[in-house]
Amino acid sequence: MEKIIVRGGRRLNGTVRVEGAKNAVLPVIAAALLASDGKNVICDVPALSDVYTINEVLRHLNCDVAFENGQVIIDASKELNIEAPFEYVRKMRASVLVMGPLLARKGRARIALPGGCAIGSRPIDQHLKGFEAMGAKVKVGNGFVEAYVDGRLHGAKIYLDFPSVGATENIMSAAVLAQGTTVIENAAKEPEIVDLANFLNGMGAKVRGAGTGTIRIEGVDTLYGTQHHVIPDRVEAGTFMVAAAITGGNVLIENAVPEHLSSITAKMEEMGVTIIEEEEGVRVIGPERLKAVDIKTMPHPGFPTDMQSQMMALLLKAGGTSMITETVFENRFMHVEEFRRMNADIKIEGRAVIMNGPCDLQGAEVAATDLRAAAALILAGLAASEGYTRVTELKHLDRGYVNFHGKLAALGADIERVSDKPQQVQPEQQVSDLHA
Ligand SMILES: CC(=O)N[C@H]1[C@@H](OP(=O)(O)OP(=O)(O)OC[C@H]2O[C@@H](n3ccc(=O)[nH]c3=O)[C@H](O)[C@@H]2O)O[C@H](CO)[C@@H](O)[C@@H]1O
Ligand SMILES: C=C(OP(=O)(O)O)C(=O)O
Repeated sequence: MEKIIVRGGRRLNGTVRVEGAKNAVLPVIAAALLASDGKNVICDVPALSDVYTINEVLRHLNCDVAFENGQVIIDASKELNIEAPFEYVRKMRASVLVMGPLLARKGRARIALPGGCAIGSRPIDQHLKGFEAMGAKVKVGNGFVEAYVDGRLHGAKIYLDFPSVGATENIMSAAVLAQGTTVIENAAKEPEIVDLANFLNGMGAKVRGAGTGTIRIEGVDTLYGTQHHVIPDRVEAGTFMVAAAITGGNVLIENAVPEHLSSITAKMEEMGVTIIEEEEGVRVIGPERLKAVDIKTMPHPGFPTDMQSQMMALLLKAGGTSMITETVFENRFMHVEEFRRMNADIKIEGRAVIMNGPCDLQGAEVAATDLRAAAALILAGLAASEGYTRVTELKHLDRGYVNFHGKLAALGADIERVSDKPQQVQPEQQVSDLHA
């Protein structure tokens, strides 16, 4: 078994560079299925296990995919298969994002039902509602969801009940090859939606309004391969912002985009953290004493749920009572029990968590329950006053962070990753081998 062992007490100092965003690259790679002519070259791709998984899904669908030096090159010009089996969807729910592109290009898609995960039930009804509005028939049975259309999808007006990121991406990626114009209302506004729209437009699509609540897509007949640079990962950036703040350190987070981080910056400033925009990125300087604040997770531009557990680690060190309310996912508090093992004064009340700080965090054996929980437990370990924190279930961490322990060690953290079974492999292989 692999674990990360961390001992607290060191202030972090120096510079760390964030990678391309996981949540941007996954829909972009899925949408590369739309190019029937030419190759797509996706740049600034992080070596994450989720990227290896989506690449495998595309290979299974009969694309040629190469991943080298941070570039994924995809040739989707051959006849495509239409089925994404459970072995991929089980590993990564974002596999469902191939459904829109397949339906648009092949008129048919069959995807294993994603089911729930550690953070909630996560249905895909809004994705399917969008496909149906565009003329698709949808059938669910035997653990699969199948959608098919006679001829071509047609444009439609689609109102999302909730601004779902995945539904907005899947519907956008279906609508680009539909006949006529599609309008998505109450669309998600996350920066990753804008990145996907830019990629689709690079392939020859006509998408307008991404980043606002109304997205208009005029269908075209064919899409072509293009080159695309993935946006920097705002959640990885936010995670290192917390690492700097929780240790009272001074860290420059290179490549971070300040406009993508406004809600995180605002809350951290309220807590007494100094945040300075510099040319290369964002500098974070932790104070001697952190102040308690309340946080509510919301769709963008609200506070991101993907930073909820990391901010919880930070609030455990703040003086006073803080509350975090989770409104995006129904059950994203599995890490609370693990924090309690580290001597946190913390309790769950319905959809909120209440903390009384500053807590004297102590090292303990803890298990990651999802990828952000993994990062949060390591962050708490950096701030523990005594003992070693040993974090297991690192398969979650590897979905979303490249060399997290190495980057923290370079900033001065006392941290190492150990394995019962030493492996003689390159870093990129190491991630994929974990999921072989
Ligand atoms: C790969 C990726 O980009 N993942 C991100 C994406 O996930 P994902 O795209 O799955 O998140 P959504 O925005 O779709 O989900 C938000 C909420 O809407 C619900 N819902 C969603 C779709 C649907 O058809 N019906 C429905 O009820 C979900 O159960 C959840 O409670 O956005 C989330 C919200 O910012 C982030 O936490 C994830 O990191
Ligand atoms: C929940 C997350 O990702 P996913 O939707 O891929 O599970 C995340 O990135 O925090």
